Amino acid sequence: MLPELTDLDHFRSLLAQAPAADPAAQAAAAERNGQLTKPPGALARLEDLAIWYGGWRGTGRPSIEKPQVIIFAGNHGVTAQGVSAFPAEVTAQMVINFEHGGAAINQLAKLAGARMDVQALDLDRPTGDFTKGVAMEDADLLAALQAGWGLVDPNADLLVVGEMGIGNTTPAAALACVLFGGEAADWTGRGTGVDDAGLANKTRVVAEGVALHQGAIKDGVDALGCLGGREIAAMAGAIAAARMLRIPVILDGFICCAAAACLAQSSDGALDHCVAGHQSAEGAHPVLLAKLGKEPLLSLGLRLGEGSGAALAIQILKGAVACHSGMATFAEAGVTDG
Ligand SMILES: Cc1cc2ncn([C@H]3O[C@H](COP(=O)(O)O)[C@@H](O)[C@H]3O)c2cc1C
Ligand SMILES: O=C(O)c1cccnc1
Repeated sequence: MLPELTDLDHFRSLLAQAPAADPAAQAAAAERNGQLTKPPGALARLEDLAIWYGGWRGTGRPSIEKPQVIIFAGNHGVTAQGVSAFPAEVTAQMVINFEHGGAAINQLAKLAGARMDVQALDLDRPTGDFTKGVAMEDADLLAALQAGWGLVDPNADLLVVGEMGIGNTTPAAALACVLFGGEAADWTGRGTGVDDAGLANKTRVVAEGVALHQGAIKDGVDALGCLGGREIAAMAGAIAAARMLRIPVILDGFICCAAAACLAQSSDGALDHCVAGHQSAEGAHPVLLAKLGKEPLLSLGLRLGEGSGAALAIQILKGAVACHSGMATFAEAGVTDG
């Protein structure tokens, strides 16, 4: 069991001591990979994925039995500035849809054999509008981090975190901008589909938020409080918890990657237990993935969020691990090695 987070510095210090993958297990997985009945390298990235996965799970012959998908929902004060093509009440309506099994993520999680949890975070209390003040005070941020931190099943062997929060591509863009620099326009995209005037307005909002807060932001945790959102912080908390538990994570789209980026700032290798599930259609997602040093597994032009692209990618990882652990070696099969 993981300890409860007592304060933000406690979270920071846990991140700084996060465990690494098991090098012996990784070496054993690499050795096994070299003996399987295929030309060397023929399964390409699937081979790398299986070796990476085995290293984190501490075994040279892993399996994926218990994937977990967690969807966090939050509302954003910044929606008052007209940054989304949809009204804020859709967040709560979609939570009910998730609970009834009617959303895209329900279908994809089920197909991947994943348990799915939905956690709505104070939907009737939107975060502060970050163009006017902080999105979350420390206590609020801590509660959101803890919500994610505490929801990861210690027995899960793979984690996908997804989000629902009308307006949340705006805080995601602001986080990326403050963490990686550049102009607001470089990071601001169309989200649910704002028109050109909407995009210009959204870019202004991101620029104002970054200008107001950047002087107060020393690290990713500060950034989450000033510019983030509850579901974004909860995703960061869950990704961090997975690291402590050596549970590999598949990252989803732009918003999920912005949450992860807040952890990446805390220490080198903080996202070594994560792979990028897909590249979304949000304009800045490829740049964000490049900043995180992650190559997406899929690129289908999705622009949904909800963990949908990552949930789909569970099946790629399952394929990698199934081949790695299920295939015969040359010796076992009596196949002549080259
Ligand atoms: C019906 C519906 C379902 C969704 N599921 C995810 N999102 C996605 O769209 C939102 C982000 O886009 P923006 O920043 O433009 O509001 C988030 O809720 C995200 O999860 C949805 C959006 C809608 C409308
Ligand atoms: O990249 C994403 O995950 C995304 C893009 C648009 C809207 N919602 C999510």
